Amino acid sequence: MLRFDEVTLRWGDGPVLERFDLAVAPGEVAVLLGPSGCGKTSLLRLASGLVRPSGGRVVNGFRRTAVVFQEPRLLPWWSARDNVAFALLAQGVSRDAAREKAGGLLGRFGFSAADCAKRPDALSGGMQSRVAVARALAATPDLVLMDEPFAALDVGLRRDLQDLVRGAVSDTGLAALFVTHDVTEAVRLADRLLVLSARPARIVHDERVAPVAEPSAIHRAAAALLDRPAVRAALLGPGGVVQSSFRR
Ligand SMILES: Nc1ncnc2c1ncn2[C@@H]1O[C@H](COP(=O)(O)OP(=O)(O)OP(=O)(O)O)[C@@H](O)[C@H]1O
Repeated sequence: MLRFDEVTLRWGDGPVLERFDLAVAPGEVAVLLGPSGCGKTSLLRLASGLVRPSGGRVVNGFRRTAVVFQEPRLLPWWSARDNVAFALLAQGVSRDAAREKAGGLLGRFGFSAADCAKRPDALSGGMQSRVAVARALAATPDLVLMDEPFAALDVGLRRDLQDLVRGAVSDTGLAALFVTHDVTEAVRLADRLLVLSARPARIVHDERVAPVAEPSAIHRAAAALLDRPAVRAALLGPGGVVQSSFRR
């Protein structure tokens, strides 16, 4: 369980969070939507321990937490395989075993042996994002924190990567806290949809849902979410940004 108990976070210019409560259970994919600047990234940074709260407490009871950022952040002088193997070496896995497991994981993500040997600058943006997700999953986390990891990708690639994440969740029972601006991405991935208000962030909508895969159902679920007055006000109010990657 990941818990925020009455968490307050202040920067120099005032509170981002004020007595904020949230719990994410094992196996749950909680997707955070909210207007730009409301504190979504700050929540992930608190969850990962990169930032300490000004008040209250963050309790992360998961065994192992991995983070995927918007930019893949790969080591440029290492191959795709070695970037993924790095996560395993850090756990004490031997070099040969780490490289073998990394190659197997990348293979499941559609990489050929030749692709595995390429350095990041020889990979497309979508392939780099796959490596970043594979690196996070290689460490066999039970919680993954994802900060708009697919925002820079086109619709088709984004959909492939969303499928990879959903597949990993059903294969491993992984929990995720996933930040996105894209309502269709949210309904495609979420077991639980959380919508935040503008800063200081409050939860204005918290709904358990079944992830939706079929395109017209995604469209309907996204429209139904945006039809709720509290969600509309939060996401379409001043400063709110809503994207939709839905295409038939
Ligand atoms: N290190 C920092 N120092 C000072 N202020 C910060 C810092 N990090 C974030 N902030 C401020 O905290 C607020 C929340 O930022 P955060 O990045 O968490 O928002 P967000 O919801 O992720 O935004 P976006 O959707 O645009 O990525 C913003 O007003 C931002 O300027």
